[in-house]
Amino acid sequence: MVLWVQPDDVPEMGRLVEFTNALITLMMELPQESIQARTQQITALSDAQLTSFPGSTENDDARYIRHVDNEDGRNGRLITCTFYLNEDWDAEKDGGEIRLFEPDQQRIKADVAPKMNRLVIFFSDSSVPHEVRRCRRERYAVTTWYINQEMHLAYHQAEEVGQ
Ligand SMILES: O=C(O)CCC(=O)C(=O)O
Ligand SMILES: [Fe+2]
Repeated sequence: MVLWVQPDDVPEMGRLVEFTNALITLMMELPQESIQARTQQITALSDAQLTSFPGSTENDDARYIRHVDNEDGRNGRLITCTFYLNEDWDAEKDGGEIRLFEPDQQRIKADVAPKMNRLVIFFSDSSVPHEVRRCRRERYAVTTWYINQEMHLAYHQAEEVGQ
């Protein structure tokens, strides 16, 4: 289940947005070109996406297959921030890790359990394919994207006229 909210409508989200903004500001000061190339394009923060996955051993809704958030580089998403809300998550028992792949889409870079208060930040482009492994317990997350607003709007307008 996915629910979009404007951070301003949910007062509790203010802290999270402040915190992620502070981290992104720090990232902007890092010397790595790969980071600067993305952060320099940021002009806005997206609405927040609240996502829940059901816990199930067979239902396909209980996982999210490997994908890239900004597959062809056109939708304006630059950096993905996912914050987890699952108390006492035990990945061995509950599954549900976010699995980050190398750009080759095959080699595994990291598996991260969706534990309460954990924030995972990664590039939205094809350098970070990822998936959500099967959840055996209901799993909640809040995801926001730092975006280039112009690209984001142009993309959605093009989508509306069927391009
Ligand atoms: O919930 C997660 O760990 C990641 C979700 C995700 O990949 C997405 O919404 O694009
Ligand atoms: Fe994703």
